[in-house]
Amino acid sequence: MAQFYRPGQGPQQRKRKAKPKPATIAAADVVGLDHFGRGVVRSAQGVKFVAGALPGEVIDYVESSKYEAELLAVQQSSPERQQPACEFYRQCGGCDLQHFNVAAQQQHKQQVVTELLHKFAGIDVTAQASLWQPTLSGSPWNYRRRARLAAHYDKSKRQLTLGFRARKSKTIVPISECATLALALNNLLAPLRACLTELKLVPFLGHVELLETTAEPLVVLRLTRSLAAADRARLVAFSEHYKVRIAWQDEQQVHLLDTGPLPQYATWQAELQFNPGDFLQTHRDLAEAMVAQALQWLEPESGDTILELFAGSGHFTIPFARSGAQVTAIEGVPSMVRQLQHNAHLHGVAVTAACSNLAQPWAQSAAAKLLQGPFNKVLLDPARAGAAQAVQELVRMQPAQILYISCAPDTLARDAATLVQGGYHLKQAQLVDMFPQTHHIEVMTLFERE
Ligand SMILES: C[S@@+](CC[C@H](N)C(=O)[O-])C[C@H]1O[C@@H](n2cnc3c(N)ncnc32)[C@H](O)[C@@H]1O
Repeated sequence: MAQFYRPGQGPQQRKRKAKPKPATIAAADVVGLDHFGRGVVRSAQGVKFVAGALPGEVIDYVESSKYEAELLAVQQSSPERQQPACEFYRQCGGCDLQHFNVAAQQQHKQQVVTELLHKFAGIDVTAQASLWQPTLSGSPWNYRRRARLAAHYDKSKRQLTLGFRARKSKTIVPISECATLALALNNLLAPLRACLTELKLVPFLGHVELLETTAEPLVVLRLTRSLAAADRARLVAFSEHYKVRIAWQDEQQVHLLDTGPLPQYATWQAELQFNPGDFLQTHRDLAEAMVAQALQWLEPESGDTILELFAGSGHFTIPFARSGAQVTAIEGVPSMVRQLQHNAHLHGVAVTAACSNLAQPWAQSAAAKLLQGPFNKVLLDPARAGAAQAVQELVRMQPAQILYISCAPDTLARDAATLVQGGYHLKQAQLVDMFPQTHHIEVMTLFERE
């Protein structure tokens, strides 16, 4: 008789072991906060990181992986705990520290940088009382001047979901209000979703970017098809009614629907043009304040030769060049280098700008000659990956001062170790509260040659 295979019935098939139930732990002490803003618990099973828990609290949790656990209940809460302001906070992956008051968030972030600099670079920040400057802070709410919303269209329900990704998931949490988004952008969320739902091209909408500029807000739609006439008319009517500008972006480029000039952002005592898609500092109050602080620390003047690395479209470059210093700016994205040069032209300042991948050895770079200097001051503002190669090159070059602006304290600490070994010491540090309500950290550090 013919035999048919049925899974699990073969003679050699081993019986699957039942998965052990995740352990639930009651009344555990939270002993710290890690640099992702998760509470740290030590138990017989080892260290566990628990999102939502705060130091000093007593909690119940259930293990979710080898190192992580889910918070079940707070039995004894921290005096620093506060009610999250946003109704989407529990699901949305945008913020992760709304339950911690802002002063405590800042204190924690400064502590994280202090510990990492000590552990990886041997810098004892606490030994010099005046080293930390008071935190540069702005509004803790409605501060974000850019946001990327994920979009998904359900054809059967004819429903557009517009929102942020959930924590550790691709699921989109529909958002009708965001407590950290600039008000002008927040007010657009509901009407924009209604307008986009009506578009013929809505199934081809990838994501939506909202940007606050010095004039009207800008909405950028990522589309996988070209914009049709009927949709264009709908969007034009929306832009006129809500006083916003609209652009759409395909694989190649961004197309503004109107024929006006490029949008602008504010830097210190200047407004600069940018292409939608270019990097913009997140906090609407702090972008300019950070440039003012950099000017105060490096005191650029005529006679200075300044090297700026990771320069973007000129946020620091133009104010520095306006001081009379000779500035050489390097950036890795060609369109941003062109925009920086154009911004320098619009402001009547001479800047030498070049495109180069700063992660490569500089001798191999197309900008090798420019990078030879000499430079007496350096400002660098890398992405989260840090600037391992660049700091090695700087140590060889020995400029008198290096201002390193970082959005990732772990790579800053790694690079600070190279600077210390290369004969530099940390002169000043300042936390910039660029991302309130989240664990993300921005910090300015000034190094000087011994
Ligand atoms: C944190 S942003 C700072 C931009 C600018 N300083 C500002 O304030 O607007 C980092 C910049 O580094 C550039 N970048 C990232 N990796 C790079 C690399 N390997 N080489 C050169 N530039 C890079 C990015 O394109 C981005 O413009």
